[in-house]
Amino acid sequence: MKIALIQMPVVADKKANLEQAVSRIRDAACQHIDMAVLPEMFCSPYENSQFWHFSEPRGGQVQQAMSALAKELGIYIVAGSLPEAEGEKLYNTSFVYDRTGAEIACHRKAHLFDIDVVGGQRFQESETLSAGDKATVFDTEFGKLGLCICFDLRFQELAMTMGQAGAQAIICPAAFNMTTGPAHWEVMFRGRAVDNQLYTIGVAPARDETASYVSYGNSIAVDPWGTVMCRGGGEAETLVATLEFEKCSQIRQQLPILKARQTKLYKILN
Ligand SMILES: NC(=O)CC(=O)C(=O)O
Repeated sequence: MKIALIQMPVVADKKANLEQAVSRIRDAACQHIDMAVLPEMFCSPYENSQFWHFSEPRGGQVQQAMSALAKELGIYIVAGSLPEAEGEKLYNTSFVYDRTGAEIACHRKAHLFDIDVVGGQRFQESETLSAGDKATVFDTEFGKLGLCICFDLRFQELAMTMGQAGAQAIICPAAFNMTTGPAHWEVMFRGRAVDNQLYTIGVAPARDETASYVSYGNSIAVDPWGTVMCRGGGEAETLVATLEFEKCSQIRQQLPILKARQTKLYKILN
């Protein structure tokens, strides 16, 4: 499965962001990709004060455009994430379209990004966003894939749940920052890949030093052995990785840690 990681700039103009995403996906499609993945909040600045303004309801304009593009190009599109409005509530939601343009999955970020690092990044998604309440996997002709959004991937239990449901790759639109990125980005994607013996794919917005929230960028693909297959820098770029899902079963057979788990042991009995 050939997958394009679209690390694109995100500005305070929804139409411009959508055009940017469409044009970059079109360019990537010339490389005969099967799937394109966009970053977290690819059509909205990553700012609590902007999420309502840039939001849309289920079936909104951005979703329609992504569905139409998937159908036109005959590829899967993981439409990063966008602020999804439902009544009084706002979610950070990722929609997935298949080669016919049908929506085949939708994941609402389940772990809200509420952090306050002394001398570093503070962000409180819960000031505007509500949390999703389910883990998400979906089928492709290549196999099952898991889907989560940024902070979600910090939770090994969620990654393990997707792996146990049959996911051979976890797709993760994300946007780490200049505090958490250098410290945790690569180690997190490699850790989840090694622990669950699957591919992990992280796609982030390009870095904009003038933004109130500065994305780390560094979009990344890691194989089930924990090897970094490709990794971007801060600038806008498209990376392409080829996933060979038989590698998951080969590694699971040769190093059978998933089978060897001793679940009854994993609690302290006092
Ligand atoms: N956007 C995020 O959820 C960022 C995140 O998870 C982080 O640790 O940084």
